[in-house]
Amino acid sequence: MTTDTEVEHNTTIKLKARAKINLTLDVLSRRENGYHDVEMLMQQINLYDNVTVTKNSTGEINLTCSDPFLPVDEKNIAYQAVKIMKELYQLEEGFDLHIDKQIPVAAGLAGGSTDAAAVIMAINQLCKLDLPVERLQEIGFKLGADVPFCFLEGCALAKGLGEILKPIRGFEHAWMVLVKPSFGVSTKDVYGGLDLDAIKHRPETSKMIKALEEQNKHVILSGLCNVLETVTLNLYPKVSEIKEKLNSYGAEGVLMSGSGPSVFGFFSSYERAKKAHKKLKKQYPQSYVVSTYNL
Ligand SMILES: C[C@](O)(CO)[C@H](O)COP(=O)(O)OP(=O)(O)OC[C@H]1O[C@@H](n2ccc(N)nc2=O)[C@H](O)[C@@H]1O
Ligand SMILES: Nc1ncnc2c1ncn2[C@@H]1O[C@H](COP(=O)(O)OP(=O)(O)OP(=O)(O)O)[C@@H](O)[C@H]1O
Repeated sequence: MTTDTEVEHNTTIKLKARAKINLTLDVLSRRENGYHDVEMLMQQINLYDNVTVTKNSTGEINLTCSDPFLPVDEKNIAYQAVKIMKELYQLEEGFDLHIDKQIPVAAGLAGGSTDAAAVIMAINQLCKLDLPVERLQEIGFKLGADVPFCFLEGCALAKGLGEILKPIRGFEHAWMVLVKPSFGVSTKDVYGGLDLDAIKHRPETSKMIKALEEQNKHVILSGLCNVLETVTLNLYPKVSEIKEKLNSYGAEGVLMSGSGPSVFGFFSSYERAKKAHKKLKKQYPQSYVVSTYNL
């Protein structure tokens, strides 16, 4: 995210808060508190919210958002990010935030998480706190499991609850059509609906990391795997329908992202993705042609 920072008069910072997809997602065990140990490959994509953070002297937190359906109070994770920074570092200044929302909501794309990471990063810079990225990730983790990844750029292996991160080589210059159906899903319900003993097909994470290292497209595309798919596909048959459509329009690898319901399909070229997008967009207005993002 750092390379996209735009600073104005030391009081305003504009950031591109990128979405992610999961190239693999494995769930290893359930903890007593209901959370799950995961092993997943997370990949940033060129779909982002524009987040603007301006320091004010009133001490207040003011949030505006282009999406009228999103809360602009404490229910918004970006608002929570400011609050936590103010409390932790006894900040007297306030912050005006604006989120130009481009990432679909409740989509499995870490839309809220990436906004929160952007805000924490902006405050670190505006208030000259000089905190290392590891500390920012630790703070972000208090807000959600996907937040620590959002401070990175590109691709990473995520373990633990998603907070133990190792940057790896990503899937480079890959074009996809990303489709978000009209409904959203609850991440909690999807994890809650997973029967760990019934998982039949798991990702081969090490094999995938090697394939990414070598940019072996064939192995990458055939290695896409998300164990949460079974739960979401069962709850929402529409997601399977989208997967089938993407396949029939020529996608070379299709997978649901995170807990869903967004689905992405990789295409061999921008032109081919565009062609499939033209057809899909008629039925699913929240469809996008995007590429993977790597440094
Ligand atoms: C599905 C993924 O998006 C994959 O990247 C993440 O694992 C979820 O990340 P997230 O939405 O940031 O998750 P949080 O906001 O921390 O948690 C939402 C809910 O997901 C479940 N959850 C989340 C992360 C995790 N490792 N195990 C879980 O069981 C919990 O029930 C929790 O109540
Ligand atoms: N800044 C925000 N952007 C999007 N959603 C937000 C935001 N703040 C709060 N929310 C709420 O959080 C819920 C989850 O939205 P979000 O878009 O973050 O889900 P997601 O993409 O599935 O996230 P993840 O992939 O991390 O599970 C929504 O119901 C929404 O109302």
